[in-house]
Amino acid sequence: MSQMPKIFIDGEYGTTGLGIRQRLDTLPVQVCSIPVEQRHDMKVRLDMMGQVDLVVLCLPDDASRESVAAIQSLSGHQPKILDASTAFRTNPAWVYGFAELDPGQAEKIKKAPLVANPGCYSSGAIALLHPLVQAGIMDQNYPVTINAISGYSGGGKQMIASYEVEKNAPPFMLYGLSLEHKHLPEIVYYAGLSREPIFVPSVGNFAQGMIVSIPLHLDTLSKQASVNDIKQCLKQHYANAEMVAFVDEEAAKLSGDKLALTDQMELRLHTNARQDMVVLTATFDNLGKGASGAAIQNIRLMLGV
Ligand SMILES: NC(=O)C1=CN([C@@H]2O[C@H](COP(=O)(O)OP(=O)(O)OC[C@H]3O[C@@H](n4cnc5c(N)ncnc54)[C@H](OP(=O)(O)O)[C@@H]3O)[C@@H](O)[C@H]2O)C=CC1
Ligand SMILES: CC(=O)N[C@@H](CCC(=O)OP(=O)(O)O)C(=O)O
Repeated sequence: MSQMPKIFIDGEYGTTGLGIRQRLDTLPVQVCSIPVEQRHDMKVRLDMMGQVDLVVLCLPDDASRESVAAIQSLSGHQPKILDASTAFRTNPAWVYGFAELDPGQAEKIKKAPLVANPGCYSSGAIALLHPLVQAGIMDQNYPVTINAISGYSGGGKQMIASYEVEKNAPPFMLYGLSLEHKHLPEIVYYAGLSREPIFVPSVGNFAQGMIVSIPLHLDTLSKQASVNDIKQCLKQHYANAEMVAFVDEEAAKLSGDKLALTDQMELRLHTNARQDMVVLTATFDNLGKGASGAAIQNIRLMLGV
């Protein structure tokens, strides 16, 4: 009989679920599946959830909450849960699944029964902001602005269909213009900010990839930090990270799909000749380090594989 840990992906047939399913092929785990036509049947799903070591939820927020409540009502064995939705990311009972946040974060993920996988934009924003706030280079109440572009797979099956099947989506679109995007609470919380950033996401006519960028005037930062101080801070924070790297070369151009189909995230600093302003960028795949790639990193930690 197999001793491999068992996983069930609730939402296996969606965009994030499929990405996780494909990546699991290379890991020593047993994936337990249900037929696609039963994907909405809670009785069938719950029966499977009671038999596995880890349930990965790749569902809309409300469906995730429903699955978590159902799992927690199981009287016997309780599987660990990794949730890909926004539902639990700032809930104190859940550990935030961004292993590079701090030196102890991976260990917390290893031990946690409940882990929330970060949002795609949030991963890039937190990767850039958290080390600067922690080092005191950026005040907690700094008026941060975040601009970002995502490939259309970030909008799941529905948005993919509007670009690839219906072909009625715009080539480029700003959205979230009510300035209340669902990722803001986790960005504020895990970046360590006390003031909500202005966040303007956008989507373009390419399937996968993402750039999150943050402009800063250096004379508005605390401690009169220099370009080199910011570089050193980010370089040191990610010196031993497996999936996040500070790349110490300035790029005059950066393509949205640069790291598509990878699970890596690259952080860069771009400055002018006077070195009095910078734009920080995080480049990655919204479905890689922004979703399924990060989920695999968390699954490996949670199951010790
Ligand atoms: N796409 C991305 O880049 C990222 C997505 N996420 C998050 O991951 C989660 C999944 O997103 P994504 O994969 O993009 O979405 P998709 O729409 O591509 O897939 C969602 C899947 O969940 C199923 N589903 C929906 N409602 C229920 C329900 N009530 N019960 C059971 N199954 C249900 C859908 O079934 P059906 O086929 O019937 O619609 C579909 O298979 C979301 O919370 C999303 O915000 C996180 C990071 C990045
Ligand atoms: C292009 C696009 O629509 N992107 C999605 C974010 C995808 C994502 O990260 O969703 P989670 O918060 O569930 O992780 C959006 O802005 O709502």
